[in-house]
This record gives sequence, C-alpha cells and structure tokens, in this order.
Amino acid sequence: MTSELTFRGHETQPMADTYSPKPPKPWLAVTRPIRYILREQRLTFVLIGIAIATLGFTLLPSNQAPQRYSSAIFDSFPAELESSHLTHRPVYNERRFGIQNWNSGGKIPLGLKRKGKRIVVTGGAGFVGSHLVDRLMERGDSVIVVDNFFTGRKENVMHHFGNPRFEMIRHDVVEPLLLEVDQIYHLACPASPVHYKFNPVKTIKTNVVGTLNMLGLAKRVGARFLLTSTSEVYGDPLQHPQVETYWGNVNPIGVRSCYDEGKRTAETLTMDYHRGADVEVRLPGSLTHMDQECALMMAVLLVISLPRL
Ligand SMILES: O=c1ccn([C@@H]2O[C@H](COP(=O)(O)OP(=O)(O)O[C@H]3OC[C@@H](O)[C@H](O)[C@H]3O)[C@@H](O)[C@H]2O)c(=O)[nH]1
Repeated sequence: MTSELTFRGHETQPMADTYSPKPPKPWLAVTRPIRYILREQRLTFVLIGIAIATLGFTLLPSNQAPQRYSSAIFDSFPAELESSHLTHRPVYNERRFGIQNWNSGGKIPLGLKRKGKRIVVTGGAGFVGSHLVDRLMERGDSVIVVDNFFTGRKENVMHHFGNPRFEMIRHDVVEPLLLEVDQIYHLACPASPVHYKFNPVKTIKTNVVGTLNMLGLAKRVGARFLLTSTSEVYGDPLQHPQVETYWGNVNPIGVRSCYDEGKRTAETLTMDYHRGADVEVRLPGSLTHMDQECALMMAVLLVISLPRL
C-alpha cells in the first residue's frame, strides 16, 4: 500500500513506504562530550582549572585545631596591682572558663577577613567602660558601646566619634539586642551605692535580665563573654583576703543586696551559660574605690582577660 500526503492545490504526492529511521548509536552519549573536550584544547583548560583549585585548597589555612590559652598572659599582671593599697578586698580576681573553645569560628572567605574584632562594651560610657573602649580602639578593634547613660556620659567616649570603627547605641540592656559580634564586655550596671540604691529593682533587673540578654546574644552569635563582677559579691566577708574559692557572707535582704545579689546572680548565669551552652566566659572581679589610674589599670586587665585571638 502507498501512503499519500495531500497538499492544498497540488496533486497527490506519492511517498515511498520504505521509511527506515537511522539506527540509534548509544556510544554517541559517551563520545560526544569527549570529542567536545578534546576539541580546541579544552582539555588543557580543564586540567589547569583543576590544578589551580587543588593548589588553592592546599595552601589556604584550614580550620585550625583549637588552641590552648597560654597562662603566661595571666602571669603578667602588673606587680603594682598585686600590692594595691586602695582596697583590702581582692584586687583583681579573675575566673576564666571555656578557654578551649575560643577558636571555634568557621573559615572566613579571603576577601571578607577582618583585621580587628567586633566588640560590644555595655556600660562603655561609664568610668571603667570608657577606659576599656580606649584600649580596644587603640588595639584596632571595632567597638560598639551600648549604654543607657544612667551614670555614663557621652563625653567619656566622644573623642571616638567619627572613627568608622566606633559606634554608640543608646540602649537599655534589659531589652534584648541582636548584634553580630565576636566579644562582649558586659559592664552595664550602676556601681556606686548612691546609684544602685536609687532604684534597687531596676538595679537587680539590669544585673539579671540585662546579663541574661547579653549571654543570650553571646550564645546566639558564638561570642566570648566577659562580666565585670565586683568584690561586693563577698558581702561582709569573714575571710581576709578573699580567695576565689571563698563564697562570701552576703545579706540577701539588705539594702545593698540589689547590687551584691544581682552581681552574684549574674555570675551564676554566666557559669550556667558556660556549662549549659558552651559559651566561653571570663569573670573578673573589680576594685572598690577606684581612681582614674585604677580604672585605667582595670581596663588594661580586662583587655588582657579577654584577648583578641
Ligand atoms: O541599667 C543600666 C545602668 C548603667 N548603665 C551604664 O553602665 C555604666 C556603668 O558605669 P559606672 O561609671 O557607673 O560604673 P563603673 O565603670 O565604675 O563600674 C562598672 O565596671 C566595674 C563593675 O564592677 C561595675 O559593676 C560596672 O558597672 C554607665 O555608663 C551607665 O550609664 C547602663 O547602660 N544600663
């Protein structure tokens, strides 16, 4: 039988009924890409690409093994601080926890590597905080001061205004705050009796809720956390001088307890976040009755406590 195709206005066209499609060539799927690669030296380019990528991965630093913190840093506290005549209380107690985790950050792409750390200083407009900010700025870090100016003053950090590495946020730490940072120095709290007794509920709230918020931030962004505690955590100590293992003699219902117990709870929270959430923390104590020189020394010690690495 002969099949026919009918075109408008044309005669019927006869078609051969012996149509046979080309036999399939399965090897074409393999040979076609190979021929494509071999053509015009494409193979050479592919090999060069592979070589460059291999070289790049070999030479770039991989995730380093966690480093151990050299205790030498802590052995170098200034001698004059050891023999400070300003207070009979412990001059500078410091507790460090979680030091093995401090280099746990992932690899940062080459172009995005930062020179300094991004650091938040709460209470950075205060007496100790502003000296600390000066040290960190000198070191080349990027500093964000978070302060509600209850006792702090803008003038204390005004000399950094205009520096692109410096930012200031008027914020009360009892409200949550989300920032991308590497380290948090948490100092926000009224420190003198006049100020912390002014609104005791607010004082303890700042210590508890404020510290919770900052620890939550540290946990979320993987930042290292330093809380400035105080020798007031020993209350009316029965032991002199107080060693770090001494737990103190604190009146939980006295007029000073909003500060004493507030800082004690802040210490508890800090340790619980360390143990429970693996946040790397420092708990340095603080001097009482500080003058300018002492605050400066304290700032230096805080920076040493939470080194940049
Ligand atoms: O709720 C508050 C209270 C206070 N602050 C700020 O926190 C800062 C506290 O600075 P202050 O000058 O009063 O106190 P100091 O710098 O002397 O003491 C500070 O460091 C040492 C620690 O032991 C103290 O607890 C800490 O507050 C101020 O800038 C104040 O405005 C807040 O940001 N929020």
